[in-house]
Amino acid sequence: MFSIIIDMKKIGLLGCGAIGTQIALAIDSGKIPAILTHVYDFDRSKSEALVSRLKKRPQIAENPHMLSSNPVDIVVEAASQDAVRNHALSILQNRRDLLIMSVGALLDESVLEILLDACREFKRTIYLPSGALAGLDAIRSVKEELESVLLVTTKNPKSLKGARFFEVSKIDTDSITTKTVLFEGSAKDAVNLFPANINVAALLSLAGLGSHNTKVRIVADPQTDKNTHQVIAQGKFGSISITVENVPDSTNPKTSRLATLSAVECLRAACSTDMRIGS
Ligand SMILES: NC(=O)C1=CN([C@@H]2O[C@H](COP(=O)(O)OP(=O)(O)OC[C@H]3O[C@@H](n4cnc5c(N)ncnc54)[C@H](OP(=O)(O)O)[C@@H]3O)[C@@H](O)[C@H]2O)C=CC1
Ligand SMILES: O=C([O-])CC(=O)C(=O)O
Repeated sequence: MFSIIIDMKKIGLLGCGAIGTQIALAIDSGKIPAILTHVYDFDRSKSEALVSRLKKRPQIAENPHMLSSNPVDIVVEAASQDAVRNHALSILQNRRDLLIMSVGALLDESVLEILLDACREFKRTIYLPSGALAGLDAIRSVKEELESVLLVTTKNPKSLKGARFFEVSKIDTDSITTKTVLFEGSAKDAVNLFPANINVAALLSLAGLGSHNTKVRIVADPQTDKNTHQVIAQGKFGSISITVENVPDSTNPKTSRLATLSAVECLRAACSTDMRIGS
């Protein structure tokens, strides 16, 4: 038993919101075989609220750098694209692995290149969970034969509220009364305009045709209570059509329950020595 605890990976958590909370609870319950040693959030009261729910209490780091300057094995980012831009490199330089949820930040080619170079130099791994999407394994497998990839995302306007898109377009989410196509374009532009809503487009781009050739349509539907993502891909291999109808997280409607469950499963696998399923 003692040696199992010694061997367990130590986790630092950046972001104590919807996803961070569920990851912390999954570690605390033993579902993820790891030890949560440090947490950090902009808002200390969110860190405190999370820590108070845990049986095994981690330390609240004074600043984000303290997460990776402590001897953790994996830092879990469940915060924002800015958090990735500002902290990912130093986490890797401190020789910690990194699980990233705010994948949209990686569509900036210079950010991606620097982080991949750091992975090679410091022999570290960046984990990108499948998030709110299904089928990334298949897209990765057929990458060389892909000819087109389209992501159609449909959410209730409430789940899109606050996106940069609404500052640019002047459309008000409250005025959307019928199903409306808000955006059609590249994954690159989608991630810029909807940074907290469409990280899945970044995942799909990185797995397949890249952010300029992956097409995205974002639909606001006031009648839906789901976050629906449909992937339609074609190529020499045949075609793929996958739809996930996600229940939104109870604390953050922008985020799907599947995104949280996928983060938990990805971290569980990273902390385990067992069978790996899927390509
Ligand atoms: N890959 C995928 O498929 C998915 C990715 N996501 C992304 O995952 C991330 C987490 O999602 P979720 O948990 O739902 O978000 P929440 O908003 O519920 O929680 C994020 C928390 O992190 C805090 N935070 C933001 N930036 C920083 C920072 N630089 N340093 C410290 N704390 C910070 C936020 O504070 P404050 O509220 O003050 O900003 C908030 O408390 C988001 O970027 C989201 O867009 C979400 C769903 C799917
Ligand atoms: O959770 C979702 O449905 C998708 C999401 O927010 C994202 O990709 O950023």
